[in-house]
Amino acid sequence: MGLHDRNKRGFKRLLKSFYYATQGLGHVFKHEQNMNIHVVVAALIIISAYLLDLPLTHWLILLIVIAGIFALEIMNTAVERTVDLVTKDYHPMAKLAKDIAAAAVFVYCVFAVVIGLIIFIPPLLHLLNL
Ligand SMILES: Nc1ncnc2c1ncn2[C@@H]1O[C@H](COP(=O)(O)OP(=O)(O)OP(=O)(O)O)[C@@H](O)[C@H]1O
Repeated sequence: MGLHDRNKRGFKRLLKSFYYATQGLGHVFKHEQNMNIHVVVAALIIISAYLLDLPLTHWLILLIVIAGIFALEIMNTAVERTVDLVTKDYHPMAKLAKDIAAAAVFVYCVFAVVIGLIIFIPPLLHLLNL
């Protein structure tokens, strides 16, 4: 959005925002390998949830967790690009900023795995008659 557009309101501005957001999303998919891994894992989770006929509440929890991971990975990429914009040199603060942003994704992923195990283990045991 051009600087002169900042004060404009309405549908056109909303559409432009969506357009720029899709550009950002495209960049993340193109340049971040982790994002592609998240997408593959999310697809496997959704297929498994369908095959195991999980209840609606579990579907909703899984979708929220998946959306959270995608959003965090996107924000992590935004932090990386911002740091790279500020400095190309090695700087302890640049390292901290990138490492902390990556830590946010890592912590969320750990909890996502725990949530996944809690949701998937009971129906899998049932399926195996255990
Ligand atoms: N300018 C910098 N100063 C100090 N350390 C940095 C700097 N840039 C990156 N690092 C360190 O290198 C790590 C990897 O940085 P990089 O920018 O390559 O991100 P990445 O996690 O590999 O993401 P991607 O390769 O997907 O962009 C960072 O987590 C950080 O520890």
